[in-house]
Amino acid sequence: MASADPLKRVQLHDKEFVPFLTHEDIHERVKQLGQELHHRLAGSQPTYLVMLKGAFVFAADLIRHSRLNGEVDFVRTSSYHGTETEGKIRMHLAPSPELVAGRDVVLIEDIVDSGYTMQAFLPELEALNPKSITLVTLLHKPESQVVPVNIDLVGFVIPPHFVVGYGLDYNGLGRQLPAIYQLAQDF
Ligand SMILES: O=P(O)(O)OC[C@H]1O[C@H](OP(=O)(O)OP(=O)(O)O)[C@H](O)[C@@H]1O
Ligand SMILES: Nc1nc2[nH]cnc2c(=O)[nH]1
Repeated sequence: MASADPLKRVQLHDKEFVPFLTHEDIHERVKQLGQELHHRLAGSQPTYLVMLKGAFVFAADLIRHSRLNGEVDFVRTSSYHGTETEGKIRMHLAPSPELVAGRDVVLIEDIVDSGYTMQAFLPELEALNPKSITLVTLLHKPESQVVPVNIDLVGFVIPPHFVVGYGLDYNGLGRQLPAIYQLAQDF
């Protein structure tokens, strides 16, 4: 895996980020994930369920590389903050039940970090009776994970540092960056 040019740091709000995964690294891996999805779901017309906002860039590339004739739907959640409410999510945009019931669902996430989002969302998705769920995440931070999550496909296993770019933000900024960057103060 090539590392990004260490000279090209980016500033977002008050924080500086250093290159971590190049656009080429990401492109190559997303292509592989798309091919793997094609192989696993050959003959199916899946529903691609995209977790907003962070997964929208990854999903656009993954869906095209998977070359499956499926439909697309979007979900938006946010987590409650505070120790007593951790693990609960607020549903801002729920999946369309008719696009889940009896369908092969490809759930597309940008990152599994603590695991709380998926731990809370997966039972809600299962309650809509999909035929199957394939959870694909571009990034996974196993060292930060607090609760177990069954992930089917992972793009990159990464260390426990905050990352931005390729859809992921820091306080709203950085989603447009083609590469992925890590918080500089962690180094
Ligand atoms: O495993 P966890 O610790 O729960 O973290 C993962 C979640 O965090 C991010 O969403 P975020 O709440 O930042 O919203 P966004 O996608 O709209 O930026 C990401 O898109 C995941 O959904
Ligand atoms: N942008 C961003 N969002 C996250 N949500 C959970 N972990 C992360 C992370 O490392 N970066």
